[in-house]
Amino acid sequence: MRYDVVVVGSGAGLMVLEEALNQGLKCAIIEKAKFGGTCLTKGCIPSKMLVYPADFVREIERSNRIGINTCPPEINWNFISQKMWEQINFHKKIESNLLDMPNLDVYKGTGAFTGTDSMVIGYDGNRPDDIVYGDKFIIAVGARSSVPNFEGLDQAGYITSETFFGEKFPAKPWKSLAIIGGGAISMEFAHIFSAFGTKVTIIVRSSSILNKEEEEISEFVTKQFKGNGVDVLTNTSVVSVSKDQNSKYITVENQFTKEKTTVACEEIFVASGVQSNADSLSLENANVEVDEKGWIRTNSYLETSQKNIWALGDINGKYQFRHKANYEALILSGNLFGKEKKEVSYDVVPWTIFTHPQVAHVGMTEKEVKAKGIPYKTAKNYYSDVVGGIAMGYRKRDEDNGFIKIIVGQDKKILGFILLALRRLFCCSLLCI
Ligand SMILES: Cc1cc2nc3c(=O)[nH]c(=O)nc-3n(C[C@H](O)[C@H](O)[C@H](O)COP(=O)(O)OP(=O)(O)OC[C@H]3O[C@@H](n4cnc5c(N)ncnc54)[C@H](O)[C@@H]3O)c2cc1C
Ligand SMILES: NC(=O)c1ccc[n+]([C@@H]2O[C@H](COP(=O)([O-])OP(=O)(O)OC[C@H]3O[C@@H](n4cnc5c(N)ncnc54)[C@H](O)[C@@H]3O)[C@@H](O)[C@H]2O)c1
Repeated sequence: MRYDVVVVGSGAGLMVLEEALNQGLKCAIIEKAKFGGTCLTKGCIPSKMLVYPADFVREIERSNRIGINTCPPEINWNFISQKMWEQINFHKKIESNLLDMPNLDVYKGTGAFTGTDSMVIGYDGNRPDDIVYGDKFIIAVGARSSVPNFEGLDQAGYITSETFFGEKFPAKPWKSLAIIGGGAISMEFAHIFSAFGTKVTIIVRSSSILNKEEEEISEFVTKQFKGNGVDVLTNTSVVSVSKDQNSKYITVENQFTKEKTTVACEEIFVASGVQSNADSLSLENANVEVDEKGWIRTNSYLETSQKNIWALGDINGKYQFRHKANYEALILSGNLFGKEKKEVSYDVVPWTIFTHPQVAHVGMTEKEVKAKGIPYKTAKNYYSDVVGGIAMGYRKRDEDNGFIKIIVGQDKKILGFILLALRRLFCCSLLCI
């Protein structure tokens, strides 16, 4: 079958598909897993269904500061997880809607190029392969967890975000959890499970957690974690992993002292970064270039090295957030089906890490501004300086007195903006700076 447009991957790729269908074009969508992609089925959305109750636990715990005495909250894990699965199950509705669309063929298998305009779709041997031909291919196949090859890890067993939102979803919060990695996933799951009563240990190779943020942000979040009983082991490498009938054990080594210790836990969560899904695509058959890490090279028009193939979202390795993927999908839809061609710009990609407290960021950090030799000034306002914060019981001396920080250049241009706040304070901080 020949199509005008073939979209591979049903996350942000669906946005380009929708626009192609609006143009009356004959389209195909190829998806090997649940429709809706990572964000809906094993990423942003289900994790936030757990983050919100965790935030609530932390807010309840500090309610005495505003004159409300409460009992320790009780977690109804079945209720919380049921609500989460309801959201994940929205993928079924997406799939059935796609199946009903005129001008669209839906392929539930893994796509791999056989030429610059052809793709084979494999179904894991469950049925014969299909071949599709396309004038335009849109690649939006995303990324998956990258699991380091630690001695004994496979035998001991572990979870990743994919298996957590899948076959290894726990029947109740674990008693103890070791998380390997100190990035976004680690921070969010450490917050979720520590709030739900799990003893959490974070193991990270680098000198700090959240190492893409300002040092003071990492220090602040580390202090909050420690205050909530989370162990944060920085500069720490995993040596080996083992298991007996009671526990899993991670032997770790401090990179400076070379001291080895063992972390015992009920479960291990590997959150040490992601790798490209491009390896499933046989890109060599389509002359599509990847970089040294396997991400598809795209230019500012999201064009690949092959003129009829475009790529967007996590697969191009740039700012791996859903809103960035959506932004690229909008630009690409305009370029392919609209009147004028636009370039993408990554100058001001914002992000938020939904840990406790939440960390929001746009632009450069102070360290980056300094390194570039740009003259700048900073301005900072604490929760305890704004009425919203005072109403929430923050005082100057409080360890969790978060802040908003702006880095401004000589021409009064904002170079960087960082917000460290409870959800509720995001808006009032913005109003009061
Ligand atoms: C736990 C977690 C929490 C997150 N939270 C946030 C958040 O709060 N905010 C945020 O902005 N981002 C968040 N992200 C990141 C966000 O999920 C991704 O940036 C986003 O989903 C990328 O979208 P995409 O369309 O590029 O890829 P995806 O959504 O990953 O879609 C790619 C699709 O392609 C399919 N596929 C892969 N290979 C093939 C093939 N060969 N053939 C057919 N189909 C294929 C996959 O099955 C997948 O469905 C989170 C990620 C995780 C893991
Ligand atoms: N709120 C959000 O926007 C959000 C939330 C979750 C995930 N995400 C996205 O999901 C993707 C994956 O998140 P992630 O947290 O896995 O990746 P990440 O790249 O953010 O963090 C990886 C962490 O693992 C550490 N690490 C790497 N190898 C290690 C090792 N061998 N031992 C110990 N530590 C090691 C790194 O130092 C880093 O701290 C990211 O691209 C992120 O943008 C976004």
